Amino acid sequence: MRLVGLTGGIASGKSTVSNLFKANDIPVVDADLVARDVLKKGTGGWKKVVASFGEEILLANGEVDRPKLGQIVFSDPGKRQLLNRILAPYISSGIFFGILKLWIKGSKVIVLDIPLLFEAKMDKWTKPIIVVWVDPETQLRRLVGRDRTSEEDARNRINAQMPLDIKRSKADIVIDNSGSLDDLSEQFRKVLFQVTRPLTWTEFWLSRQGAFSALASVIVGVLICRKTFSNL
Ligand SMILES: CC(C)(COP(=O)(O)OP(=O)(O)OC[C@H]1O[C@@H](n2cnc3c(N)ncnc32)[C@H](O)[C@@H]1O)[C@@H](O)C(=O)NCCC(=O)NCCS
Ligand SMILES: Nc1ncnc2c1ncn2[C@@H]1O[C@H](COP(=O)(O)OP(=O)(O)OP(=O)(O)O)[C@@H](O)[C@H]1O
Repeated sequence: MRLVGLTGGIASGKSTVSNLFKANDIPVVDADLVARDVLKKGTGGWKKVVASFGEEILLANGEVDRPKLGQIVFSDPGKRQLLNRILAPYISSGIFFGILKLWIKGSKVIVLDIPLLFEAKMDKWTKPIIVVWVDPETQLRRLVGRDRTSEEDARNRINAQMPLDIKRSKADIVIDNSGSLDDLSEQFRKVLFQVTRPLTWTEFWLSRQGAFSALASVIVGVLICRKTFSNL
């Protein structure tokens, strides 16, 4: 099994690239979706977050008011660290179960779309690591355009993450998404080719097919030994 890391900065285009992978039948585990699930009303994550941040972060229906919590944590590094500390174990387990489900289905290549891949030190589990890079002006413009937020709020969100240039220096593959969607598709074709190359032996043994082959070999080996020794 090959676990491909997909990361980048906020609004650099990770979801856009994720969608291209899905359109090419490569499954994606989306950490932002996992993070949403673990903050749903009544879950363990929700209870801990409400206990730490107070009921004023809730909507009338009891769900977390995400824009409000976002404003609090993206303008206060201490509160952001607190939220990260509370949710990190739930998010990691959610990602793990996402991978497990796909492993059981027999997926050989799985993309992990994790915005905080480096910050959360999950990069050691993924190879290759793709960083979707974008120039700072385009990133700010796209973030403000997509989230209809103020420039100040957008800058706070950008500054809450490891600088994109540092992420780029840690990448195995860089996608420069500063251009058009056509430019992105063109780069993506080459990335898809790299990512879907035949599995290495280690990746094969980690896949469901590899694990079953190993198990079958052990069973056959044991049967042969038993037969050989019973004939002595
Ligand atoms: C603060 C929350 C409620 C704001 O929700 P909102 O719907 O406005 O944003 P959304 O979840 O769609 O995130 C948008 C982007 O913000 C960035 N981001 C999210 N959380 C963080 C964080 N803790 N630190 C830095 N950047 C973050 C990511 O690039 C993400 O793609 C939410 O982002 C959250 O629960 N964050 C903590 C969980 C987390 O770490 N998520 C990232 C998954 S690795
Ligand atoms: N090459 C492009 N040209 C024009 N717009 C783009 C391009 N790539 C992405 N966008 C737009 O930029 C915005 C941000 O892209 P996207 O949502 O994919 O980023 P993201 O990295 O997943 O963000 P987040 O970190 O918030 O999850 C979206 O509105 C998207 O449609």
